[in-house]
Amino acid sequence: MRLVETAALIDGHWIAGASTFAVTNPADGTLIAEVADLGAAETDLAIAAAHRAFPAWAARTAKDRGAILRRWSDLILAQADDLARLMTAEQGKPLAEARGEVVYGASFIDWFAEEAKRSYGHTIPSPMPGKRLASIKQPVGVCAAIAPWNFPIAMITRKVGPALAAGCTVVVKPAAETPLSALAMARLAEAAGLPAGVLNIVTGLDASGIGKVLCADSRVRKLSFTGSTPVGKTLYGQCAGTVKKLSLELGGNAPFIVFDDADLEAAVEGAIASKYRNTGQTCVCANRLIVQSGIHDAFVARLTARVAAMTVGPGTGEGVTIGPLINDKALVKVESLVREAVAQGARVETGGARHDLAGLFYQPTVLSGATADMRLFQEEIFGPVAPIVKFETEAEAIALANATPFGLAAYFYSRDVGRCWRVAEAIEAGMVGINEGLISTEVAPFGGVKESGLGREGASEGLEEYLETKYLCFGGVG
Ligand SMILES: NC(=O)C1=CN([C@@H]2O[C@H](COP(=O)(O)OP(=O)(O)OC[C@H]3O[C@@H](n4cnc5c(N)ncnc54)[C@H](OP(=O)(O)O)[C@@H]3O)[C@@H](O)[C@H]2O)C=CC1
Ligand SMILES: O=C(O)CCCC(=O)O
Repeated sequence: MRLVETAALIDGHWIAGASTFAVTNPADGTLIAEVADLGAAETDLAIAAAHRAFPAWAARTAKDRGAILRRWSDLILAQADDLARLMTAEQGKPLAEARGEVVYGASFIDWFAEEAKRSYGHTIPSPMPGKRLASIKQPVGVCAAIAPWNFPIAMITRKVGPALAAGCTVVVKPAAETPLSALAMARLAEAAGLPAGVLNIVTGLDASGIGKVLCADSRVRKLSFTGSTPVGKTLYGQCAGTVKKLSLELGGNAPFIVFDDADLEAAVEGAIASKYRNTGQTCVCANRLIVQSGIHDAFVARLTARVAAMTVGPGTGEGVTIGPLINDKALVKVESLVREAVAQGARVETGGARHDLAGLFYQPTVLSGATADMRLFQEEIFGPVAPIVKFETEAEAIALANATPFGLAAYFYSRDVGRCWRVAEAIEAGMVGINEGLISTEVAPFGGVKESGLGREGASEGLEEYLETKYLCFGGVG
């Protein structure tokens, strides 16, 4: 099946558009494809299509919708190698990680196809004679999904899987850097038998214009966004006019605490997994390594040795674990954060500069002697850089961890069970990895507190986001 699709999908029609934009390979800057550059007018058409398709899709049984979704998931898995190659070409991540994401992405479709069958309401004992009370669950309606480039498949299926399973129809706006994975997924959805208009993909460079239409249109009843905190705040404001339901999965600033009583090898392993996955470009990446003084030097030495041995290169390269950053802006940001930190006294243990390879490659880096006033301690780095700060007491570690407006993921390593409970409860984050650096799975609720966002994705909570609860009061029952 042809997977490289460059037209957008609206109401079952593939729309080439009057103009196109270039999608390039971040590993070498080469042109991969020219993709349809659509805008506000086509977004309006996509909303209209989703609105027309909604009643019939919502009326189907969850089992029926689930059967189509499972066919979609099967097709994705059958094409996993080709999808992974396409993803690596446009996003840059190592091929093994891209393949892992395809499987992870499919898992949301599969899981919600099952879970929607359990959209239970309640019967409620009535406090008044003659009445019977109940609640039922119904799909919220047309949903909009705005997705980022760092997980070009999974961040779409984590929204579209539960939405479609619940009976909603969707308009997706993928990131401009990675539309090809989204369009390939739409091809497979079509092949799985998803009716026209149920899933629409609007590609385009005018993110702000497309976003404004999605937010202002009262037919769109929910918006789900994953991306930067400033854009999330803008969308939050723009949705006020139509009082939409909102899911916002925004930036993080994850602390990764290593206590003296941690298993050193496990902590280093967890830090590598959490920090350097996707070349440090995930919102749940460890952003600040906070290490107790007794284990500090051994941890720094062990982590540095492991990071210095990482292989940097194009994601298709043999043994590559660190690919390019997504674009020049990202590279410049990482460079300036490290430069500033070093000027303020941080020590480069390994890396600390662009890689010799031409293009968007940054050396995997470990910095010791970081302090809480450094910018890279306060902002999401989104690159392969691990700043380490030393601490003395548990209270100090918790205070450092919570000294941020963000609260997405947090991690800590300790073998004291009492401390594990205390710290897990005290940390202000939506997700906590305890002696574990990889926490994401379709069966668990993913999301943040504070300025990291609203709502949860994955798990039964993730389905609930696409359902309304309707209360039914039966009078005159006798
Ligand atoms: N939480 C997370 O997982 C992510 C966090 N980030 C953080 O954000 C930083 C910047 O990344 P960036 O790619 O610029 O993130 P953005 O928030 O700009 O992009 C995410 C998505 O939002 C779209 N978008 C951008 N502006 C608007 C708007 N005004 N209205 C509607 N949609 C909009 C983008 O479209 P388009 O691509 O066309 O601009 C893309 O689809 C990263 O360095 C990282 O710190 C980034 C990505 C994911
Ligand atoms: O960066 C993100 O937005 C999501 C991280 C991917 C995951 O772990 O699910």
